[in-house]
Amino acid sequence: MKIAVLGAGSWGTTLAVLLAEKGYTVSLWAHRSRFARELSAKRENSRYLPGVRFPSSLAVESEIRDAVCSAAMVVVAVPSQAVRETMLQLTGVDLHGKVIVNVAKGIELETGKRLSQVILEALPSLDASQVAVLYGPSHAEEVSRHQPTTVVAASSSRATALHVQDVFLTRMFRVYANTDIVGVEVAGSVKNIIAIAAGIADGIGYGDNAKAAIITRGLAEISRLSAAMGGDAMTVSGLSGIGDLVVTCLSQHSRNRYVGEQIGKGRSLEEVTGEMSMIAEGVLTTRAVVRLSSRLGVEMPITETVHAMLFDNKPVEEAILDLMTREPKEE
Ligand SMILES: NC(=O)C1=CN([C@@H]2O[C@H](COP(=O)(O)OP(=O)(O)OC[C@H]3O[C@@H](n4cnc5c(N)ncnc54)[C@H](OP(=O)(O)O)[C@@H]3O)[C@@H](O)[C@H]2O)C=CC1
Ligand SMILES: O=C(CO)COP(=O)(O)O
Repeated sequence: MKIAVLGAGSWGTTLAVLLAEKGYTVSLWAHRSRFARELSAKRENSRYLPGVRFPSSLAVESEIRDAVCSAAMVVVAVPSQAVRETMLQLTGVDLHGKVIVNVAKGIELETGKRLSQVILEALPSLDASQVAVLYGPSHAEEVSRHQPTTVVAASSSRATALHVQDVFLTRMFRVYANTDIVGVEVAGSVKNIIAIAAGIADGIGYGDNAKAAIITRGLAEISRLSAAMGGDAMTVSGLSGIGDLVVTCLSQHSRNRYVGEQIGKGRSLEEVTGEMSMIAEGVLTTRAVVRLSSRLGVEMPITETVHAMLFDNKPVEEAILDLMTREPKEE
């Protein structure tokens, strides 16, 4: 079976290598042809995943349609705000029988939509049963070094979720299946906002109590939004919920936590993101989710506080004091 992986950043490259090592024929598409040539020549992605060699069954493509045409599965690993434009490049390609697996985590800024909705909208010939996501606590730096990792394959079709589980499963990459694609996508996207909050607490120098509070009350926000969008209440206690929330709030690898940490140290968002080569999805997802939650009438105080610090230049200590001194609540 041939699999196309769209997006040659750290996660796309990691999954392409994992699938190639498992014996599939893999086409890894990089959107810049010069970079594609560099990857092909070096047989390594020294910019995004240094030290990981490409197996011989992995080929690098600069033409997206060549990568996808004979593939039975298409893994979408571009930044979330680029998912629609990437899918539109496949207009006219015969997608019959192909399964699309999105691994990008985010909410589309312009529409407030989940990425599986964006994919189905951009490619109307697809049926929902052809679309899945693969989410969960999985930093590329660890997966690519064969460290134990657990993730969840979710699709509204149980057969598709099980198929994706089977394709990705390895001895060190354990994949669970789930049919609640809504809950999985909401949790896996919003956790990046909460990780920015956790990073801010690190940057200021707050301790473990603050971190536990952010994770726990962050999970409450994720649960409320997920319920309002039709997600199953159980999903937040799974890998895409508490699992990914914990890893992203605690990990030294997390780009979202890092952005927060720098903001907590008093740097500006522009300065921090301007010097990063990798994507921190939580920044634009904060904007998208503040709009979405206000439209749906869902209370998300941590998310709103992150938004005020990132985009309204609200001083960090003042924002946290306002968050802590809100009206007392029942748990
Ligand atoms: N890294 C990880 O551990 C994990 C990441 N994810 C998710 O996977 C997604 C991708 O992240 P990741 O690989 O880490 O990101 P990186 O920042 O490592 O790389 C992003 C990649 O996307 C490419 N890119 C940027 N814009 C476009 C575009 N318009 N069309 C096509 N490609 C584009 C970049 O190419 P260039 O720089 O040449 O422009 C680069 O290759 C994100 O949503 C992330 O949240 C999920 C789980 C784990
Ligand atoms: O989603 C991730 C781990 O599961 C990656 O998180 P960061 O983008 O914050 O590094």
